[in-house]
Amino acid sequence: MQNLKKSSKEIHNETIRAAGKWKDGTFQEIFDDWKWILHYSVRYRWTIFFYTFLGTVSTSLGLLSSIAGKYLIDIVTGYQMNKAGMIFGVMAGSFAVSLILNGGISRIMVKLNTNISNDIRADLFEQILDVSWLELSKYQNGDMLSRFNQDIETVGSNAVSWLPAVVIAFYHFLATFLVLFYYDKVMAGIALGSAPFVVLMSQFMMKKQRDCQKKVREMSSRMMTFEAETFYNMDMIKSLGISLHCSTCLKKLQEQYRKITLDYNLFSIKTKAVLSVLGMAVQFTAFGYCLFRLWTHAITYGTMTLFLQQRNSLSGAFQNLVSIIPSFLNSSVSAHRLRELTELPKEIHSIQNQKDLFLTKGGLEVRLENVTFSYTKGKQVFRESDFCACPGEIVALVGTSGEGKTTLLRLILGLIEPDTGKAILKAQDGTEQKLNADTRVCFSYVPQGNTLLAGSIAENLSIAKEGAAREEMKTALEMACAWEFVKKLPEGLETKLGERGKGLSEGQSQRIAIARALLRNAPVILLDEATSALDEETEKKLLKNILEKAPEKTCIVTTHRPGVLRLCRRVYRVEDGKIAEMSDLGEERK
Ligand SMILES: Nc1ncnc2c1ncn2[C@@H]1O[C@H](COP(=O)(O)OP(=O)(O)OP(=O)(O)O)[C@@H](O)[C@H]1O
Repeated sequence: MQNLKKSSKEIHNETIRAAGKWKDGTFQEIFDDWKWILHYSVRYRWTIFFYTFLGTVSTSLGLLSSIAGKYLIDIVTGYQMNKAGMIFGVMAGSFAVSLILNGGISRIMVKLNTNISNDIRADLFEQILDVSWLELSKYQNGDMLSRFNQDIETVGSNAVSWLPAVVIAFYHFLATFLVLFYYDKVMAGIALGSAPFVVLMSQFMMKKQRDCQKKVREMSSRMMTFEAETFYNMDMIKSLGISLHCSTCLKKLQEQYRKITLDYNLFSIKTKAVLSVLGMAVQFTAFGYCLFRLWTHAITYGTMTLFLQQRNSLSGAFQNLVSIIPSFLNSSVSAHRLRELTELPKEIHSIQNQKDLFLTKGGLEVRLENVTFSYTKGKQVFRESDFCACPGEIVALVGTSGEGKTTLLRLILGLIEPDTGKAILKAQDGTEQKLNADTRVCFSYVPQGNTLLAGSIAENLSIAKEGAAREEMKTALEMACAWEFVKKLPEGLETKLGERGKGLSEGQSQRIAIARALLRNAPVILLDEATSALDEETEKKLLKNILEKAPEKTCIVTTHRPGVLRLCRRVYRVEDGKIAEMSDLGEERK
């Protein structure tokens, strides 16, 4: 009675523990992750089905070959001599067919892997481009790259292989078991001996493995972020003489990565050792049983060979089934990291066709009314502020560093949304449109920093206008005061640039970037410190060009240069959370 009570209590505790696993969300997470993976696999269901079919045929041929082997041994040891030719034919035939099948299986696998990885990559790329700017800015580039490469590869390969692997391993397991069962039921029972232990072990391994794999992935992201940042900032690293410090940092990260990987490896070794001991025990029992049956003349040498071979095969099939679990969990961890990106909030789009706004005659007015904005709760960058820039005007934004000039441009571009207030584009016919992702077609924006890409000057320009004629490029370069130096380059527009305009000076790169924006020919131009590396004369000439050659454009510039302010119709100072129009510009324009 006492025992009975104890065991029912144990059962109760077990149930609570199992429920806890569901409650802590691990299984639900794995389920959702795999649901996401499978919606990609489903696209190739017929190919996967065919692949699985070929796999089962190949497994059957292996079995057939083993059975033929039994008969061959029986023939050699003096039994059934009359079947020698047929048995040899079966063995040679199954070998040849297996060879061809395995080639086909490998080819289908590579095609499926590549297709699914490409599908995921393309989908994710498109979705990321539409994610809200603020949400995306929370992720490091290295982390993104790690997810985009390693995680997609992991998911891509397992999305195809997992289901066929389970079906083939299960089929292999069942077919082998049935062959053994046909010849000797006791032998089949012995061969299956280790199964319950293996199932128990795999349950225990599941959570631990998932946790380990999560840590490995996070660490890999951190390393990639560090490496990407180092390569990106090579000039700064060299000039500060901190190469040694960077190498030490990398070694520290590598050490952490090594520790996590080795911990996981130790755990795997321990679990594998337990499984091997179990396998060995079953192996010896099966061997003893076979010898006993042979000694009592209950079986032939051929049947004994078949038994031992099939026992190995059965345990192999079972191990295969169990070893699918780590890759299954690994994919779920990767899928989870990718799903996180797909679930990020998207940009806001408006239903109206923004192209109409782009084409309206007479230019566009940018207007912010009573706008309040904060990146983080309780830290307002702007409160109840107004701003206006009209066609034909150059409007300047001034203010000390960190007050919010770039943030104002982000609001105008619809990259971020005001918490309260109104941010609109207004056409000359009075049409108003709330600023959002779609109104961005109306802007030519030149951000801070070097934004040129690797490729020729012409390629850089044509990003803004596909198929732009050489003459259009020349006009844009002239307006940006860049044609003078571009025409002197030996290869002119075809001059190849490195990443971030490597090969040009900072000021030259800025002018190419401005020409690119002008080529887009949008109604509103936004220049964020885009002329900071130019001398004052060139800067003024450039702005005058815009005023003269594009009189309907609205131009908003952030600058610290008093000289430029003389060309501006209006100047706004961003200070203490307010955007205030300056009435007395005497001081600023000095
Ligand atoms: N992505 C962001 N998340 C949170 N806070 C931000 C973010 N970007 C900027 N900020 C904060 O918003 C404030 C305004 O930054 P902003 O870049 O607009 O200043 P700025 O006037 O353009 O400065 P600078 O003249 O140096 O370019 C700063 O206090 C900054 O720390």
